[in-house]
Amino acid sequence: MTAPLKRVLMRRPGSSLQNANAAEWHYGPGFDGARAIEQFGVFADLVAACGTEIIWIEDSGDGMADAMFTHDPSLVSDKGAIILRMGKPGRVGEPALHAAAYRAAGIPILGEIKAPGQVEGGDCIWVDDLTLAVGRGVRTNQAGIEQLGEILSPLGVTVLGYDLPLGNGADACLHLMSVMSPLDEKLALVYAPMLPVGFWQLLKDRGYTLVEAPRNEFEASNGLNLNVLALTPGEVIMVDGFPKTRALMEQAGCKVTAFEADALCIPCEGGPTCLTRPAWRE
Ligand SMILES: NC(=[NH2+])NCCC[C@H](N)C(=O)O
Repeated sequence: MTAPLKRVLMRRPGSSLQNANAAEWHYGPGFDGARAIEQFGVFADLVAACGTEIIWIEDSGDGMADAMFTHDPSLVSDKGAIILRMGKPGRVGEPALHAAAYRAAGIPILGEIKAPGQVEGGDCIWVDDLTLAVGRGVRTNQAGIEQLGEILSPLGVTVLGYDLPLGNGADACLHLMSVMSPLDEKLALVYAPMLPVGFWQLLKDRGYTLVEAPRNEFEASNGLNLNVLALTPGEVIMVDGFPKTRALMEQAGCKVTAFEADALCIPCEGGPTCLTRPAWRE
């Protein structure tokens, strides 16, 4: 999850976000569609500046405001994409956008999560090439985790499920990736108090070093201080305004770039990792 990012699926927000009803989408008080779109532009430039090819999904005014969070509706394995099935009711139309984008880009589709299964990409973390940790919570259920295991076992991948806490309730977004971001090969930023214990033990067993994000910045950022995207091992993008979290990553050897996202990420509950669906890292 930290190897150089070569190809990524993204959706530039447009009228669907601009016209979103904040209460319906569970967006917080700082939500401002026009400013969010501007901030997204800065973020997309940072990704492109790294030499990453962006496969764009257009916002055609389909009303899918959350579709800019392309991390969630699909997952990509060495043998092709897996089309997921959303746990948030407003997002059920998004996996079809991804399936169409993969077909158009010539990326094979390996499998699909079907009802009653639910899996969101934000709940899936590759701990190594052959181990996928999946958070079981409001967005991802046991049936979905089992289907993912069946799709990935022919590739020699083991899928392990871990229970997530309820956090701020069923309407809020809490994924496994909300409490852990990979920064480098065996280095991760975590919010320790909310990590599933079994997952924490797995990371320790696999030799990970954990950088612990401070509680006050986690709370002040609605958890977005923790949502950090690695463009290449140890080179990461974060949301601006969380100096203690930044300093801890720098002390751990990371090169950190921050962008302003007070209108985009904090109210909409998704950060740099959520805004990208890596399709190829190498
Ligand atoms: N992978 C992520 N953390 N995605 C964040 C998605 C945020 C989006 N508003 C939702 O609630 O679904």
